[in-house]
Amino acid sequence: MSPQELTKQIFKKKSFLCVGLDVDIDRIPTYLLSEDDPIFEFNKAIIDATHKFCVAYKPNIAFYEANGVEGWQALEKTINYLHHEYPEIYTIADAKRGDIGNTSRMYAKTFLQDLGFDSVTVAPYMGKDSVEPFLEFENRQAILLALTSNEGAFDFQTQEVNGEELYKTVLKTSKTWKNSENLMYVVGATKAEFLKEIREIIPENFLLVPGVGAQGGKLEDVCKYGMTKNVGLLVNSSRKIIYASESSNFAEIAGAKAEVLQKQMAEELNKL
Ligand SMILES: O=C(O)c1cc(=O)[nH]c(=O)n1[C@@H]1O[C@H](COP(=O)(O)O)[C@@H](O)[C@H]1O
Repeated sequence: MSPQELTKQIFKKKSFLCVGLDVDIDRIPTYLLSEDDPIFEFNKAIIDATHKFCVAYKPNIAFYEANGVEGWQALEKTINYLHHEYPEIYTIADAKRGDIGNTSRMYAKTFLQDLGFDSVTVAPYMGKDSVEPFLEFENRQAILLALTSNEGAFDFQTQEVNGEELYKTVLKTSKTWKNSENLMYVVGATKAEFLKEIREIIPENFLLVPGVGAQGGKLEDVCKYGMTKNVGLLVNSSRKIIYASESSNFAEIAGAKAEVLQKQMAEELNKL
């Protein structure tokens, strides 16, 4: 999907919510465990209940890989279900990949071509040749980790190298790479105060902003500093939505949680 189409969906649905499908088999309602594919059944119920309130889903690949072959099958069924039932939804494979070019090409093929995700999260640490293979696909994006939501972000990302914080160097240098128009960036909601300076470097690109809800980031702050006239934001929430309830109506309650965020987002969009 192109960023323009994503923006259209955001205005149509009055939402820039991304629901994170970080599905931990130990946290899903126990009655689902008797199903052939409990992870897929959980995802299907969550997607059916939340799709009206969000524009994107982000399965975190770690949670699928942790279940071996069955996990990969659940992932494949989930992305196929989204493509078939809700083709207007933007999809993110949260895989945080990146390796020498030859290897990155295989990661890019897996997520952007074979599984057909719209985008994949990528670590910038190995530089240009590790990221460019993800940028070669039309209407597909690489979402580069710029300033992450966790405490460890201060270990390297905000450290000064040659008089500039490393995450700023990542932003500026990545703009010089081939097909850089296919880049989006991760900025944690817990670092909202950095967004003003980030927007001075990348005024237009979409930002994936995780960390509202369970990690304590505030939607209002993210919007205040990070929103552009074309919105330019996808705000992710995972645990606060998908594990809102362990009862048999877990999906309905997840839908209600997503709706609360969507309503707040609609208010923010009204300010534009
Ligand atoms: O790339 C990400 O999505 C990501 C980057 C980051 O800086 N912080 C972060 O929490 N994430 C992911 O966003 C999701 C956050 O989940 P919740 O804290 O449960 O909403 C998880 O899948 C994380 O792996």
